[in-house]
This record gives sequence, structure tokens and C-alpha cells, in this order.
Amino acid sequence: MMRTKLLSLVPRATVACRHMSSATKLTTVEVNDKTGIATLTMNRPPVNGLNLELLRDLQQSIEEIEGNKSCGLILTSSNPTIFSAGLDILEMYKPDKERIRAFWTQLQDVWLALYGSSVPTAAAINGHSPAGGCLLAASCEYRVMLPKFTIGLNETQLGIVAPQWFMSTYLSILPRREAERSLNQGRMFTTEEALRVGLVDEIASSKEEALAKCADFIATFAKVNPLARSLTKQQFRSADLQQLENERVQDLEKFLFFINQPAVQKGLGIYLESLKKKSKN
Ligand SMILES: CCCCCCCCCCC/C=C/C(=O)SCCNC(=O)CCNC(=O)[C@H](O)C(C)(C)COP(=O)(O)OP(=O)(O)OC[C@H]1O[C@@H](n2cnc3c(N)ncnc32)[C@H](O)[C@@H]1OP(=O)(O)O
Repeated sequence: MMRTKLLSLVPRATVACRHMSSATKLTTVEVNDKTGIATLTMNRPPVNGLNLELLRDLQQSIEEIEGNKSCGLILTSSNPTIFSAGLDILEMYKPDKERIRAFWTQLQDVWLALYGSSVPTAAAINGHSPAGGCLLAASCEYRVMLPKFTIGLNETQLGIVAPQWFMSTYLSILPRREAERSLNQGRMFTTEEALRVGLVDEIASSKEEALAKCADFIATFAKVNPLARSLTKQQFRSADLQQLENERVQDLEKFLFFINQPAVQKGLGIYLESLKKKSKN
């Protein structure tokens, strides 16, 4: 395993990091030698849109962290204003038949790996986090968010429907009434609103502070038996995980059917155009 000191890239307080993977990848993993916590950073400019390749790298990085006995995983972004813009809409708009199957299957795999991870997980949400970005953050056990950003499952605003496992993820955090209402509305929460409803656990004023708060959360498990902790977590999450495991193929077919509807394609096209127009102004 490559061992590189990355002192210039990490906060001063961090003593040393093992840089485990990066070359040509859209994610990096750095393990803090002192705490044993791995930071998984998404790095796909301009907005960390979750395309097939980023999802593949995310899964590989999660597996790497599971395999190297890290004491925890912190998910964050290299972009200073965007955690993740969610699924890359270009994967779903006028899709290639084979690729879109691989894309959705890979998204399922990433969710199963992250939501079902055996290590404690936290998200340092250092930017906007709509839809699939929110799904990733919500799959973690703890969330710390920076001010003046937004987070939420906004699918209905795009004329699309969040599948059952997106809903289960929301329900693992939010009271049922709040989860149902905000999913129906496609509501994006400001950082302060997200804290108020419990979608995030803490607010931090900088990325460094967010990472430190996530590390503090993970450290709360330091004296807990790791097997007891991970089996307990598994029991809490197993019904949600099992449901997708059992229905993976049907879930894929439902997604393909839905996304290929002319009205859905038309809506995605209009939405993409509006994003592009906005970015030109
Ligand atoms: C019965 C049950 C059936 C179930 C069937 C399942 C159905 C399907 C379920 C699918 C679930 C979908 C989940 C998703 O994640 S969809 C994606 C949702 N994401 C969004 O709505 C976010 C859109 N983006 C933004 O709001 C902003 O870009 C953002 C706040 C993230 C950043 O703003 P900023 O001003 O900094 O940047 P720009 O808007 O200028 O964007 C820069 C360029 O990036 C492009 N862009 C942005 N987001 C996306 C995206 N998600 N996909 C692709 N491209 C994106 C944007 O167009 C700009 O591009 P250009 O520079 O080329 O103009």
C-alpha cells in the first residue's frame, strides 16, 4: 500500500495521514494515523455529480476503508460550496441502454455499502447537498453541515420520484410526518432548518471544524466493543438493507421504466436547460 505524507493538504492539527488511494480517481481516502479515521473526499468537478465513474470510485473507497480496519469514515467534498449535486442528470437524460443499467446498479451498491457500513460513518457537509447528495449524507450516522447551504430530497421538484430506499434513509433520521411531507414537497432545507428538524446533527463554521466534529462523534465509540457496535447498527438497518437486496432487479426495472417515460425525459431536459441557463447568467 502506498504511504505518502500529505501534510500540506490536511489541517495543521492532523499529525500524519496515510494517503491510500487517489491516482486518476474521483475520490481520495486519507487515514489519520493518530485517530485511525478515514476521510473519503469526493472530487468530481464541477459539482460532484454522481455519475457511473464517481459511484464506482465511491464504492471502491468504502470497501478500502472497511478492509483497512479504519475506526470510522468521514464523507466530504473537495468543492468548497458543493457536497454533491446528486445524481448526474446526464446519466438519466437520453440514456445509453447499457450504461444506465450499470449506473443504477452501482448507485444501489454504493447505498448498500455506505448505509450498511460496519464502521461508524459521518458526513462533513461542506456545501449544497440536493437529492442523491442528501442520500449519501443521510446514509451516514452523523451529519455536520456548514451554514448558508441547502440539503434535501428534492426529487418531486424535478418531476421524479425518490425510490423506497431513499425514503427509508430519510425515515431513519426524520420523524415520519416530516419525512413524508418534505419528500412530497421536494423540500430543500437551509442548514439552520435542517438542524431544527434533525436532518443534520450540528453546524460548523468551517470544513476543518466540521471534520473535527465528525471525528469527535466517531471517537464516542472508542470504548465500545466494535463487534457489539456494528452488530447493533446492522440490526437497526437490516430491514432497509434487506428490502433493497431482495428487490434489486425490480427496483432497477422500475427505475428504467420510469426514467424512459417521454414526460419524464421532457422534464429532465427542461430542468437541465434551466441549470445551464442559470450557470451562464
Ligand atoms: C414508483 C417509484 C418509481 C421509482 C423510479 C425512480 C425514479 C428516478 C429516481 C431518481 C432519483 C434522483 C436523484 C437525483 O439526485 S437527481 C439530481 C438532483 N440534483 C439537483 O436537482 C441539483 C441541481 N443542481 C443545482 O441545484 C446546482 O447546480 C447546485 C446548487 C448543486 C450548484 O450550484 P452552482 O451555482 O454552484 O453551479 P451551477 O448550477 O452553475 O452548475 C454548474 C454546472 O453543473 C451542472 N449541474 C449541476 N447539477 C447537475 C446535476 N445534478 N447533473 C448534471 N449536471 C449538473 C450545471 O448544469 C452546470 O453545467 P454547465 O457549466 O455545463 O452549464
